[in-house]
Amino acid sequence: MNAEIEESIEYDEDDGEITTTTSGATKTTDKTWIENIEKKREDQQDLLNDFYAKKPQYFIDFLKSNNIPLDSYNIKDLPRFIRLKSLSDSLNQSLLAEIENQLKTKLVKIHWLPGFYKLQDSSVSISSSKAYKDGLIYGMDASSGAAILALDPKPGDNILDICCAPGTKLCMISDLMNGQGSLTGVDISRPRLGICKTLLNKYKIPNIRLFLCDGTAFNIKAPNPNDSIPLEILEKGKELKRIKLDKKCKEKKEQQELNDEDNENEKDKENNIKPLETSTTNNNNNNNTDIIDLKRKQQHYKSKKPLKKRLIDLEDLFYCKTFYMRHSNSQLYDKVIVDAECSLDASVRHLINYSKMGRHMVPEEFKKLTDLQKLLIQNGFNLLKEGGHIVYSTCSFCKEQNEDVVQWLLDNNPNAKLIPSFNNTTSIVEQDNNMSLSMDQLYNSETVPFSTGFIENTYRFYPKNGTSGMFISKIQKIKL
Ligand SMILES: C[S@@+](CC[C@H](N)C(=O)[O-])C[C@H]1O[C@@H](n2cnc3c(N)ncnc32)[C@H](O)[C@@H]1O
Repeated sequence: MNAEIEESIEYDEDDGEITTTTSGATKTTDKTWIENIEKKREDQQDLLNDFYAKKPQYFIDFLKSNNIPLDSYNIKDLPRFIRLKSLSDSLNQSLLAEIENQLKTKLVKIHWLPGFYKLQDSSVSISSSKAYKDGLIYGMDASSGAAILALDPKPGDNILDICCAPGTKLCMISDLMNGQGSLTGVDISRPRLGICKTLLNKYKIPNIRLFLCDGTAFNIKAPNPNDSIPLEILEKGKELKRIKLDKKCKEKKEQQELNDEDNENEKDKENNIKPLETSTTNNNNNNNTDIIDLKRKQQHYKSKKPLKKRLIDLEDLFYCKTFYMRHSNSQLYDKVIVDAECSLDASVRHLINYSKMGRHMVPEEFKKLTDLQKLLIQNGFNLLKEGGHIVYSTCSFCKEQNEDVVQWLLDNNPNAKLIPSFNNTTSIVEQDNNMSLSMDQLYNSETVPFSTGFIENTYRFYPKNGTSGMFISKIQKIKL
């Protein structure tokens, strides 16, 4: 696979998914890849059928070696969902009917996830509808929505999203914060962050900062309530340059001021006025001198040009590995989400693409992902306030990338406590010895349709539960 293809990136506006090739992809030609990403949505269903009909041995091996129930991916069609930007409960029925009309399909309300609807006909286009163009709806999988349900954003929170691009989760978080509080997004990929910025502009997401930065080393504190937040992609290197520039400007300005001062002193000498320093250091209580001092001070301040208001406090952007140590609890984030880079094996769409590319389910190279995931979750936890919580999620069903990463965090941080992500404590999917609930029953239920993970309080959304695949966990930072 050549470098150009490794860089290639495809954003599916309809369901908010970005597909990229990664170094893990093997033995495929440029043509195969391009054909893959250009596949029409209807074709995906055929690919799905084909995939199940063939049941590749590596897929079965993957399920077995990861203790994943063999029926986990059993679905008849690839469900697609939209989220309405304004909350569904207050949504007027005629607008809903209008959106159905534009999408040319019925919308099935997801009762356990406010604002979400499943497209009855999953082959229709979302992005050609007026509602989409007007920014009233966006494509987002219900399992991604479940991760935000676990995060539980509230107005006024300072929230950090490490691994934020392309940013559909940011959109939902922001909606739930109702424009109050702040959002900070971090991602290491420039093209993905570019898409993220476009998306955030389109949906007019307020109070958000985006950082192009390695999430394992990000250490910038939460913004103050008075900070003005530009929707710019801030880059560690560039900001450092800006800081240096800023320092240079400051030095130049100070030098200029010193020169001005010298010139003024010269003028003062000419006018027989004592320089400021002399008058303040001597103990002469002469009233005249005081008045002259006052005049000098007034002149001095008048001559100062007002400083151009900076968009953001550059001091805040200074990069240093131990920066977070210097943050007080109030400067840390109320809630953090780490939607980590992973092998994507939980997503049927990705599996289909992998399969067509001749790529194995979890190549050896993906093992190094777990190291990255541990660093990401640890850094997210470091930046979390005491009493706050972090949501760790992936689109993988590999235990090493999920429960093992969470357990590693718990083992290394005595102040980390795994807590329930959702109100329902038992899985309706697994109740009654896997009683076969229909998809309609799952969507209609108020109960979140998870399967239990391999350790208590971890959650798996298998495709058979009616969503795309996802692992979700929620960890609180407790006071020791
Ligand atoms: C699963 S995607 C995130 C999806 C995103 N949360 C959303 O809802 O749109 C994982 C992201 O992690 C980013 N990533 C990978 N390594 C990273 C790192 N070291 N630091 C920050 N982001 C990283 C990738 O560029 C990718 O955008």
